[in-house]
Amino acid sequence: MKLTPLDAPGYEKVVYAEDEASGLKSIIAVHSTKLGPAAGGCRMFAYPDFESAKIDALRLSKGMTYKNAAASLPLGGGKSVIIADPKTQKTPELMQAFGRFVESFEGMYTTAEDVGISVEDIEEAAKYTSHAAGLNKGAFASGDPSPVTARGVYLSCVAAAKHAFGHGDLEGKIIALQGLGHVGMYLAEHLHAAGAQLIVSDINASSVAKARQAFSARSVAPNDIYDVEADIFAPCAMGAILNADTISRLNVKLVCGAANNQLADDAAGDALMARGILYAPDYVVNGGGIISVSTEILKITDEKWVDQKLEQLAVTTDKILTKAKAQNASPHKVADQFVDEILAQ
Ligand SMILES: NC(=O)C1=CN([C@@H]2O[C@H](COP(=O)(O)OP(=O)(O)OC[C@H]3O[C@@H](n4cnc5c(N)ncnc54)[C@H](O)[C@@H]3O)[C@@H](O)[C@H]2O)C=CC1
Ligand SMILES: O=C(O)CCC(=O)C(=O)O
Repeated sequence: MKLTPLDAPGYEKVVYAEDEASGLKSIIAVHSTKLGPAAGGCRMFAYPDFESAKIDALRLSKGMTYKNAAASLPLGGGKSVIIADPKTQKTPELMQAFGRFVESFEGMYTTAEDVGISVEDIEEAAKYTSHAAGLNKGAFASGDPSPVTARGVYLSCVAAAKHAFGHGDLEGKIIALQGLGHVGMYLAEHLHAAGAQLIVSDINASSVAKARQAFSARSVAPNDIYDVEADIFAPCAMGAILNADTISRLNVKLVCGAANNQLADDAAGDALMARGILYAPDYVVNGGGIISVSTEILKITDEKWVDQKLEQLAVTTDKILTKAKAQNASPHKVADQFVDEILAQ
């Protein structure tokens, strides 16, 4: 395997790996180990080129520093990407090679699931590294983090709804949900159980059919989800979907979802505020996944720990939105400030 260090100012270690035998092309980005060894999932995606994969790895890695700090976890921020189509290019050999790549970081980075990567894939990688979490087997195995992520997003959505609507009751609220994958489908279940009406979109027709049947959801074409009239928009697919174009089309009062890096840039957070749309910062509300895998990394035995941490996410969401209102500031900036203060200590 050929390992090439990449130049990335502000990051502790970024390496590109290429393994001819398995076809692995992967980047591991460790943004910060200030609060502890870095942890964050692995994304497999058919990136159009190397540069877009590198940008994604860097953005996701920094996001994990902020997410882990916001959730008060003794973990730093890291993330990895594999440049490949998960539907056609994933093999056990490729995941094993990825495991060897993770092991080369000697514990500085622990991997887990993200888009395009399942528990089974991580178990394949774990044959070659002891720094993989979100496994189904083992003394502290935490399994698929997605249901926990969804629960945290749901609790935070209730907290954020109090700010947007004056109460946290989601009964009758219309929620536009983008992405019915591992997290989105579980979130749909929570929202439906709370009495919300769902409008869903996904590029995968069978997921849409499932949500229509299970949750009496209405569905729209992927690009139309930004135009529907709803109370809440819940992005649960890919990042950078909140930009000048999509924000101008949104017809909601609150954005709260699981997707990482929802804001295309800083200006997007301000644009949401200017339109009177409350933004529940992504890395605060979607901390449930890392909380779940942390039980494995940190060897947590207290059964109440995850529930308490998830409740704390909702409290943090509430605190940030309260402060943002008091300061007339964008919630994403208040959240960044909150984490920057933790990192500075
Ligand atoms: N799995 C987890 O525990 C966590 C996931 N996240 C983030 O949440 C998001 C979703 O993650 P997962 O559910 O694990 O991924 P996933 O890959 O299982 O689901 C993503 C879904 O989005 C759909 N999708 C892709 N492009 C779309 C588009 N343009 N319009 C509508 N749907 C589209 C896909 O078909 C798929 O159903 C990602 O941004 C991920 O980074 C964040 C924290 C933890
Ligand atoms: O959910 C996971 O598998 C670990 C955390 C992570 O990668 C994330 O929150 O994006």
